[in-house]
Parts: sequence; structure tokens; C-alpha cells
Amino acid sequence: MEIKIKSLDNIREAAKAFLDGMGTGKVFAFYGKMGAGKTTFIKAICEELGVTDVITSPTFALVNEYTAADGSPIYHFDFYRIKKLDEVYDMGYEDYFYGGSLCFLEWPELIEEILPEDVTKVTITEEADGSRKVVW
Ligand SMILES: Nc1ncnc2c1ncn2[C@@H]1O[C@H](COP(=O)(O)OP(=O)(O)OP(=O)(O)O)[C@@H](O)[C@H]1O
Repeated sequence: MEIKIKSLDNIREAAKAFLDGMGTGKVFAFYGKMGAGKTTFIKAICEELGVTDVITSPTFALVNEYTAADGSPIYHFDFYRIKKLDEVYDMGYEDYFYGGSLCFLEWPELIEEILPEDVTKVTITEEADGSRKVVW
């Protein structure tokens, strides 16, 4: 599927469209260059799910946990700074990836070998006009 986000003014609408078309998967790997808009789009999706926690890229903690409006947890990962896969083993990644809760991953290419088989891969690209294309 594909969504175009014209500007930040349209991001909540885009997040809603994504949620409507995201399917039954739980683990979503967001690919895209630095500045493509991964954090911004994940934030919009979480807000659309009723998260009221502060949503920022979990660069230092590796994972942030939020609570959706229905009380379910959402896990937001950023693997940009990992140096060894051991760091991901040590955090008990399997409990997250196979736990049945929503997981949103930034920089999944750094842990490609341990992504679950049923991961949904989402690619965000910045277009020449500054809009973003989201494909999954
Ligand atoms: N859909 C959009 N339309 C316009 N601007 C956007 C959009 N999405 C993100 N931006 C802007 O682009 C910049 C980078 O966004 P963001 O931090 O979400 O990127 P990122 O892919 O998470 O980058 P990084 O990998 O460095 O964390 C921010 O200033 C943000 O406001």
C-alpha cells in the first residue's frame, strides 16, 4: 500500500489511513534515510492510537513504551546507535517482537537478521517537493 503525506498538516490523516491499512501485523520496521520522517510518522500513528505520553525517538534507551487509549502498550525502538547485536539480545528483544504488542522500529536494517518473519516493512521517502511517500 502507499500513502502520500503532503505536509505536516496532513500527517494525522495519513496516520489514520496507515492504521486503516496496516493489516494484522504487530511489528513494523520503518526504513528511510536520516530526516525522512520516521519518528514524525510513528509519533502521529501513536497519537492517533490515543497515546498521551511524550513521543520522542528512543535513541538512548533503544526502546520507549507508550500506552494507547485502550490501555495496550506500544513499543518504539531506534536501533541507530547500536554497535553490536548483543545489545538487542540483552534487552530481551524476543519478548517485544513476539509478545503480541505493537512494535514500531527505526533503523531496522541494523538488526535485519533478527527481525521476525512476519515483520511489516514500511519505507518512507522524502520527495523533491518535501512531501513524504510511505510504502508498505
Ligand atoms: N510528512 C512530513 N512533511 C514535512 N516535514 C516532515 C514530515 N515528516 C517529517 N518532517 C520533518 O523532517 C524532519 C525530520 O523528521 P524525523 O525526525 O521524523 O526524521 P527521521 O526519519 O526520524 O530521522 P532520524 O533517522 O534522523 O531520526 C523534521 O524536521 C520533521 O518535522
